[in-house]
Amino acid sequence: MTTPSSSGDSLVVTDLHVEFSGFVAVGGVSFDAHPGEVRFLIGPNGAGKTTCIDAITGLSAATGSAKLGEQELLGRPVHKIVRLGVGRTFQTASVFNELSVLQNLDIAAGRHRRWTSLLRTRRGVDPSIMQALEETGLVDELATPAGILSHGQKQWLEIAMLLVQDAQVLLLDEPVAGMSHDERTATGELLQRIAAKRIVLVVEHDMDFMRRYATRVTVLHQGKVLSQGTVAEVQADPKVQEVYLGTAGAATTAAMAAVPEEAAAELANLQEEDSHA
Ligand SMILES: Nc1ncnc2c1ncn2[C@@H]1O[C@H](COP(=O)(O)OP(=O)(O)OP(=O)(O)O)[C@@H](O)[C@H]1O
Repeated sequence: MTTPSSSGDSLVVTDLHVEFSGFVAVGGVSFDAHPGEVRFLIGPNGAGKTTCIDAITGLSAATGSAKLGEQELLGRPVHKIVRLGVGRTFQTASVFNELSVLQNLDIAAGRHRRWTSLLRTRRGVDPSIMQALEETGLVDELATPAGILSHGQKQWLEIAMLLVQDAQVLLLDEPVAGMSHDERTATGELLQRIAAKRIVLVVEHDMDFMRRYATRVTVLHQGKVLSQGTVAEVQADPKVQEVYLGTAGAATTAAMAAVPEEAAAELANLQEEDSHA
């Protein structure tokens, strides 16, 4: 039988290895994530970030180990990993557009319900759903068809769906891609709130967002861990400056750490203009 994890468990990934027809997409990756932290997995395109999440959630066959508390996740079917309390979102929100926010959440919560509670919830909103709606700021959208939610709200609905499933580990693949500045801020604050009692692991390309909300970061490159630590440690790592942040080099990296995104972009432009002069 699969018992859900308890809320204090950590996720410990050790020597994770994924191959696609001989191509090593993830070649011995190790990292851990604890309740209370917003852990980031970053790296250039093709670094293996999504494949790590696919392996942890049972979508890609992998060797090594991914343990939630005492429970080994690798080798289990997807639905059993979900039952252990591991939930994920995808780069494209996978909600039922024609159904309301509440109906989407009802479906997400369905696996917990007996038929008697299903009858009860038709008359009122289940408390766990109300809590998820409040936590994600979607209370006023209860009856809104998911298809007409803003891009940000759809991502929050997906997170709410994981909350009603009582996920203890939330693996979020590029949650702020395409969001407005305000939506990104709201999402960062949401992740900090939900991470208080859970493990939140975020795959992201948005460096400004990562700097603002990461407790710790793992940088992947070509399927391996290039660097890990706090944002400051990772940004100061010459390997990261050289490989991940590209040719603009250390000066730009230091500037990016200290100034807002727009100014950093401007600085990078100036450096490029300089190099063409
Ligand atoms: N199903 C698959 N079959 C073959 N190769 C794959 C498969 N999935 C991923 N890959 C390859 O594995 C490598 C890692 O891909 P992955 O999607 O994990 O990278 P990523 O770091 O998430 O990149 P991005 O930031 O672009 O999403 C890439 O070279 C990709 O082409």
